[in-house]
Amino acid sequence: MELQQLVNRIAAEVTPGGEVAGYIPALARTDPHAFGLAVATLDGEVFGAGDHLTPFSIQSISKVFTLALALSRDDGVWSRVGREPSGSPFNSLVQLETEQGIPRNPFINAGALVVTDHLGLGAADRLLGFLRRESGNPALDVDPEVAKSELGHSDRNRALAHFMSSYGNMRNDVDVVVREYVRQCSIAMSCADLARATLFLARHGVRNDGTRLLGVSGAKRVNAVMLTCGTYDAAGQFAYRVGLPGKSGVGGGVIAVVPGRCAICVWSPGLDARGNSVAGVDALDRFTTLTGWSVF
Ligand SMILES: NC(=O)CC[C@H](N)C(=O)O
Repeated sequence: MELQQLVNRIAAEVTPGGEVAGYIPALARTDPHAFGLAVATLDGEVFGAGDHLTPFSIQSISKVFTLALALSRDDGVWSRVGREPSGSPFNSLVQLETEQGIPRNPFINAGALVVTDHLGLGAADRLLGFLRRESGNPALDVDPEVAKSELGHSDRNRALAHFMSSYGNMRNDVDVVVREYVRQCSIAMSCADLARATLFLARHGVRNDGTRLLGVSGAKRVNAVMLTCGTYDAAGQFAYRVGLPGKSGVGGGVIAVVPGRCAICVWSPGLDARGNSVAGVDALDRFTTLTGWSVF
């Protein structure tokens, strides 16, 4: 089946469901019935269906790109954050106390705050520059309404950052790190933008302009951590159903990587209890079942 027919079929078959994230007020106003799907192939061609050109809040999908940017400089971040699944909610504090302020992995909030701190001042601008180049969309930006709303409801993230600071695992001022982190999460992108921006992970580290962001091992590692930790305490279920490295965000987006073939982004704002898009995971399950494209 042609990819265009395939994405059309999946978009026609899935039913958006679940609850829109309510803890960030600006996100709570998103249409729960929206659905978009885009597949970008290695040559940069994009096959899209539904609301694949509608920008949405990337939220925790940003964590993949900040990790890749940190690893493109050096491996030092791994002394400050682990790479084991947490089995806990994405914003949980509990493991930090028994694990000396070292978060389990870079894709839960605590871990992503450490990665942002590691990137240092200007982390969000660096991320924006990278995403504009890779997506080919120079107009990409932070959604100021989401950023303001999220910053006004960031007690939990501040608590995580202060707690890690008490263990010596924050270099910059906590308020500055939380502000940078919130800006990263508040970037608005469409499925088409995100699928193109994720292609470097399908191309074993090579950016859309042919230069390398990561070595082959670096790209393998980011993909591996996505598979084991990208959907928080549902990572096992996601691997079981989809069989691909994937990363979700509470804006309802999910990206997935088929190494050597394509990058996929699906968006539907209705979430399950673990904060993953219900129709998004369903669409990816159908995609790998219909194509047979998985890492297994
Ligand atoms: N899972 C997510 O997408 C969470 C990101 C959100 N910005 C938060 O910090 O809570």
